[in-house]
Amino acid sequence: MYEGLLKQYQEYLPITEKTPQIALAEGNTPLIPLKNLSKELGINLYGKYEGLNPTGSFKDRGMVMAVAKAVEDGAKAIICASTGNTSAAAAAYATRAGIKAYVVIPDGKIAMGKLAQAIAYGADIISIPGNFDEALKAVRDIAETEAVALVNSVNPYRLEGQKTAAFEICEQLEKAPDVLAIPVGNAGNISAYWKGFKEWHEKKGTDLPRMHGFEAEGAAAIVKGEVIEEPETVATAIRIGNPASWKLAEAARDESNGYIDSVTDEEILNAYRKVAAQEGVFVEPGSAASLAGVIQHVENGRIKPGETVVTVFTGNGLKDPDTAINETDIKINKMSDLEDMRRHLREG
Ligand SMILES: Cc1ncc(COP(=O)(O)O)c(/C=C/C(=O)C(=O)O)c1O
Repeated sequence: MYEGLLKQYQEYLPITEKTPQIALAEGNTPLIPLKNLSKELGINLYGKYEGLNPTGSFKDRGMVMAVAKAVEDGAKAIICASTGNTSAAAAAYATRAGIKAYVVIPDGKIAMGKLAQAIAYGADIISIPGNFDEALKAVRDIAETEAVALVNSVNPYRLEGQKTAAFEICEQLEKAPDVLAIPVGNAGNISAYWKGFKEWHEKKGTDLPRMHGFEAEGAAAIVKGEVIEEPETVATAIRIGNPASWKLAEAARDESNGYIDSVTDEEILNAYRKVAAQEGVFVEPGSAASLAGVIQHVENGRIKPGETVVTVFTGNGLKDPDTAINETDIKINKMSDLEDMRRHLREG
């Protein structure tokens, strides 16, 4: 039976005989061939559906490693700032490990599905009037002086856990893709994937993909080369104006001859609707930034016809039901009554 990442990739992770084997069967997520979008875009496109992790986002990969190492080091509590998914994963794995989770979130800018999880898993939660970047500063200050382990992606164990997604993609494709497309918020995930692809290249001889990262236009610090003081985007997961792994992300872009570009909210919502309506895959808006970027890069030639592209869907669409209901043009009760539905069916 598949147990989880600490077991599955033990030899590639910083695991000692003292590391507790915590697990929620995280990882092992599907790589879904996107046949309709592949035809439309003229590429060989797959979606790495990280929304099927136990708490519904890729964060579980890094959190299982970071929490296990925190417990190994004697921590009785962990702390994080979050736009939502980090807090859900931190709370779940803290519970799994029998320790406390403390979470700081930006007031009013968190999708309800994520907040519901952190509450249900039993985290102690504080929301601050500022944005994610201010929340991250606050928890870093606290972790400096208090007996609590910081588990944001500045914690290297997070990137160790998250690199396993690159291993899985190479195993599933039986090669590395030409392009890996990924949303960029705090920039830990693009950095972790690149680390994973390089390790698999050294250990298994696979090629190295180009890394194509995508920020939301209203939060595009790396693209603009400056901190965005007031980041704004419908994709609240990546509403981050001062990425903690900025330099690592630029290294991933440059070493892989890739790109870090931005996508507008309109491009994000278009991709969000397309992948659900055309492929039956429901992702949260922040996750659709990667597909929005693939569409943009096919149009401007940065992705070539026929290339094999993996686009990372970092979170499940169920996390943020409000956007689905308010932003898609599929209105409920489009038909007036059951007779009307019967008529539609007859008319085909
Ligand atoms: C669905 C989803 N997609 C992409 C990202 C960006 O990843 P990074 O570039 O590694 O930050 C996030 C990040 C969320 C948080 O940072 C948090 O939860 O605090 C996310 O939840």
